[in-house]
Amino acid sequence: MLKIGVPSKGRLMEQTFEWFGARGVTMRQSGRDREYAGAVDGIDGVELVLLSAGEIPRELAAGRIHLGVTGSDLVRDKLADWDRQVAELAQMGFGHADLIIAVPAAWVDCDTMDDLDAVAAGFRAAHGFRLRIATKYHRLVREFLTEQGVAEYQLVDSQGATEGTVKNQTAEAIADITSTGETLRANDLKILGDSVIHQSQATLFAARQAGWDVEKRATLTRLAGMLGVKAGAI
Ligand SMILES: Nc1ncnc2c1ncn2[C@@H]1O[C@H](COP(=O)(O)OP(=O)(O)OP(=O)(O)O)[C@@H](O)[C@H]1O
Ligand SMILES: O=P(O)(O)OC[C@H]1O[C@H](OP(=O)(O)OP(=O)(O)O)[C@H](O)[C@@H]1O
Repeated sequence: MLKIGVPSKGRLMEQTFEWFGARGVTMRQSGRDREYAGAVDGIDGVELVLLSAGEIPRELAAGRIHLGVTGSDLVRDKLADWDRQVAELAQMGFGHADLIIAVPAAWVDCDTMDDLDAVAAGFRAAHGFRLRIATKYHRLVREFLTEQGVAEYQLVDSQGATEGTVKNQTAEAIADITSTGETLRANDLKILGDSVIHQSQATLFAARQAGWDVEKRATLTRLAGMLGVKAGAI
């Protein structure tokens, strides 16, 4: 069976089901609402695996699923050299969110990455520790700050409610995803103008090292035909 991993809850799951359904591939939870087993109708040889969106990159890299739907941000952050491990088959047009850096709105002279660099450079001398940036996107944020030449900072791990860390005084700045901007505004934070690290959306990925035997390749070709995507990269 060709295994496809999709998010197990929320809007990402619903919109994924809709996207496949519109292309003749019907996905559904096979048991009760809370049961993480699924079924696929409309094509033979495909098995649905419902997983946490955050775990799908690792399952793809390990070859335990052949295809997977998750945010492009999560694949880039969780996998080193992500494009050697997975191939992007389709950008699905939902789940849009930008990974950005935000600082307190009260920092009136800090609006750009250069400004942040200047604040960070003086911060340690004034406070005795490096400026703290809270995030769960460690790889992407580190890479971006290195590219931008910002060195005087430390990352603080935050796996949720990241915007609250500034008010709670566990960080001075945050790097997180935003879509409407409401959470940032509610927490008196502003986006640095040139700090868009990644523009994410839900994406269909294929695992490069997942035991693609003749049978699974044939299933992939049929599925790709229904979905209107190119699977030649696999
Ligand atoms: N407010 C949002 N608007 C649009 N997309 C979002 C939003 N929040 C998160 N996403 C996207 O949804 C995906 C899943 O995010 P996240 O890992 O936070 O989900 P979750 O539901 O907490 O999943 P998990 O089961 O792993 O806890 C990410 O790719 C992210 O970019
Ligand atoms: O710009 P907005 O529309 O306000 O959306 C942004 C929020 O959505 C995400 O949180 P999520 O609800 O996934 O919870 P989390 O705190 O667990 O990440 C993200 O981490 C932001 O907090």
